[in-house]
This record gives sequence, C-alpha cells and structure tokens, in this order.
Amino acid sequence: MTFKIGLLGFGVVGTGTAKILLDPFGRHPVLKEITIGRVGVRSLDKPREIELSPQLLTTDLESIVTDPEIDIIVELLGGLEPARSLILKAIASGKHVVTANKAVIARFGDEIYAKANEKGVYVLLEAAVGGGIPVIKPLKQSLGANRISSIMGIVNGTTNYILTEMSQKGADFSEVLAKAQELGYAEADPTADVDGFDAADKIAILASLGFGGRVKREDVYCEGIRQVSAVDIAYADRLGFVIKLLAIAKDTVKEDSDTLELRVHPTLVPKTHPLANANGVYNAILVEGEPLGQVMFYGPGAGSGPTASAVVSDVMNIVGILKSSGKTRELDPLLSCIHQHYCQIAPMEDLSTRFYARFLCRDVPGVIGHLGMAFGDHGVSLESVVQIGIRGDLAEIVVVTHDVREGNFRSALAAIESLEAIDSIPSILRVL
Ligand SMILES: NC(=O)c1ccc[n+]([C@@H]2O[C@H](COP(=O)([O-])OP(=O)(O)OC[C@H]3O[C@@H](n4cnc5c(N)ncnc54)[C@H](OP(=O)(O)O)[C@@H]3O)[C@@H](O)[C@H]2O)c1
Ligand SMILES: N[C@@H](CCO)C(=O)O
Ligand code: NA
Repeated sequence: MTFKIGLLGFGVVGTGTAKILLDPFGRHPVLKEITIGRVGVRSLDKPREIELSPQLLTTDLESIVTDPEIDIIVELLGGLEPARSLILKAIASGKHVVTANKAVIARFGDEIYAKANEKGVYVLLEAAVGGGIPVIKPLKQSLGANRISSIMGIVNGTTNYILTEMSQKGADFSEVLAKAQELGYAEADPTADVDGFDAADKIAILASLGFGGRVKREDVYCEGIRQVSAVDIAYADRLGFVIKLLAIAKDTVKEDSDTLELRVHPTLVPKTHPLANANGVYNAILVEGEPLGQVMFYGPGAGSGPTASAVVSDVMNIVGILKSSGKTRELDPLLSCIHQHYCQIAPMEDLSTRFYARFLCRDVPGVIGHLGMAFGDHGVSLESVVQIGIRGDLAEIVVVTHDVREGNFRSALAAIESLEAIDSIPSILRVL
C-alpha cells in the first residue's frame, strides 16, 4: 500500500521532511509506504537543496489540497495565510493534516479542530512545539492519567540560542540573531521569536492539551527578550541565576475558582534548576502532575532535521491508523482534539512571584532606606539588596524580592519612580 503526501512548503522544515522520506533505510518500515505526491512552493526557480522531479513542484497550492490522489497534507509554509485557508480546504477535501504551524493552531485551532472533527480527519502538530522533542503526543497520550498542575519551559530555540551566546560568550544580540536565522531556527519574521510571540503560541497549545480546555491566544501575557541586557545577565550570574525566556501555564486552584496563569517572559532561573541547563537551540519542558510528579522533555527545539523528525512521525502515525482501521472509523479521542470550553485565565496583577529590579540612583545618603520603605509600604519584602556599582555618577542598586503579588510590586515601583533619589529603573525581571 502506498500513501501520498502533499507537501506545502519546501523550506527549512520541508526540505528536512523530504530528506527523511527519500531515505527510509534503517528507519521504521512504514516509511517505505509513504511517497511525496506534490510539493507546493512560492517560487519554482529557487535553487533547492534536494533535486525533486520538476513535475512534483507547483505554485498552485490549492490544487494540492484538493488532489484526490493525496492522503495527507503536510503544511510547512508558516504564517497565518494562506496556511489557515489551505488547512481548512484540505480538511474539507477529507485529507488528514500534519502541521508545524503553531501560529495558525494557537489562533485558529478551535475552527480547524471543529472542522476536522466534523470531517473525521486528524490534524497532528508534534513539530509545532519543542521542534523535534516529543511533547504533544506524550501530553495527549502518555500523561493522560495525570491531573496536570503546571507546564513550564523554554520553548523557543532562537531566543534560547541568543541568551546562551550572550551569557556564555558575551556575544552581541543582533549578531547572534543573524546566526540563528542562518541556522534555520528563526521564524520568517524573527520578531515572533524575539518578542515572545512564538513562545506564547506554543504555551497556548500546551496549556490547552494539559488543562483540557481551549485557550485564547490573546490571553497569554507576553514579554520578549529585547530588554534583557548584558548588565542584567552579569548581575543574574553573580546572584546565582541564568536568564531564560520561560513559557508558563500553571493551575491556580483557589477556593472558589479554577484559573490558569499563562505567561511568557524572561525569567531569572536558579542555576540549580533543571531548566537552567538547557542551552543553545535546546528546549526543555517541565510538566508536573498528580500522581506522576515532575517529568522533563529535553532536546533540539528547532532546525531542519529535528523538526522534520516530528513532522514525519506524525505522518507515520496517521499512516499507521489508515493501515489498521481504514478511513471510515471514528477519530481516536487521544489523538484528536475535543475541547469545547475555554480556560479561565488569572489576571497578571494577581500573580505571585519573586522579582529582580535594577535601579539607577543619585548617590545620596539613605537611598537604600527610601527604597526599602517604599517597598515595605506596599507589602513587598526584600530577599536581597545589593548595591553593586557606580555607573557614571549614579549608583546601581539591584534588589530581589520575596514572593509578592504583582499588583503590589507595581504599586511599589510607581511610588519608587517618584522618589527624588531615583534616576531610572532600567530593568524589572521575574525570578523563578
Ligand atoms: N525552522 C524551524 O526550525 C522550525 C521548527 C519548528 C516549526 N517550524 C515551523 O515550520 C513552518 C515552516 O518553517 P520553515 O523554517 O521551514 O520556513 P521557510 O524555510 O521559510 O519555508 C517556507 C516554505 O513555504 C513556502 N511558502 C511560504 N509561503 C508561501 C506561499 N504563500 N505560497 C507558496 N509557498 C509558500 C516557501 O516557498 P519558497 O521556497 O518558494 O520560498 C518555502 O518553501 C513554520 O510554521 C514554522 O513556524 C519551523
Ligand atoms: N522559531 C522557532 C522554531 C521552532 O518552533 C524557534 O526558534 O523555536
Ligand atoms: Na515536538
């Protein structure tokens, strides 16, 4: 039996996918039954790393998603449109879909899965989160017996690569970003990586899987890494932390409500924490549940081969189902998406966390006392106050708080900003 895939996109991940499919030796035998039927691209003239028969390539992507010969559509275009419309057309034509596109799923997942369930087709997305790391399928299947309480991790390879190079080699932000683009890690528009949007898409997807409800993408609080400076990386290091862009989804069961914390932001992570040692393009996702306790998924979070590994495993899963049960059976509830309700999201001001803040102060007597008083007045207690340096004619003071309600911390900062001794507050970061 042969199963034909229609590949939409033949860039970094599309090329990696074709490489695996064209070289099945030593891999799972089911791969020998999968062939590439058509490949959709934007430009027919572009030089390609792999030579495909020219009749396979087309710029008419609609003709691929409606082609009766094609069994599975693999969407590797990126971006919202035409990816969304083509996925919907593929579903309407009765095709199963594999996608690496977290941006589309995080925003249009409800529409896409409603149509897929109506049509009885699968939409699998292992490559969309954590690149090559198996994390979607484990969350759907292997961890299904657990009550998940938190999912937290480094889910963007580009920013982790940038932060690692900045902290280990003192490298310059824009140079490292260019290198990440060259290596095929970054999105077509790298602001999606740098500003945290890609990580926000991914945590929305993971939260939905882990907490069994739909998540509105706009509900994810999101800060990127632009404000992380070499100065803060160095202070963090002295205080025993590394700075990572974390994506966090946490159940906050209170007496009368069950809400989720959902956020992406640079975070000071203690060097002894398991997430602190995921460096470079590596991602790590720590899941906590009852009765399992903690489990961590770790591996290459981006790049052609690793991402293609996840894409092809999804294709193989669908082929396995098609081979064993034919096309007419009901969808497996452990592989499809059946959520109906939306998760309640807790407001950020109710978040309780530690903070790191760096102040530039006029070097007047008693400035630390003024800071301490302003924090105290708003119920913020300090874990450490470190007056470390002099920058020009200003004194640089770094504080780390104990756990504090974000709303209280922000009120304290507003009061501190108006103090005469305070010149500016160049950085505020959360601490794990
Ligand atoms: N790169 C990674 O490490 C990685 C990891 C995980 C997930 N992803 C996701 O995988 C997807 C693909 O990423 P990528 O890095 O492979 O992107 P890419 O290298 O930019 O490749 C995109 C491909 O899609 C084609 N394409 C884009 N828009 C098109 C349009 N409107 N019409 C026809 N063809 C179009 C391009 O055609 P041409 O070749 O003719 O330009 C190209 O072949 C994205 O959703 C991304 O978020 C990427
Ligand atoms: N741009 C993404 C690709 C993997 O999804 C990243 O850097 O993590
Ligand atoms: Na994955």
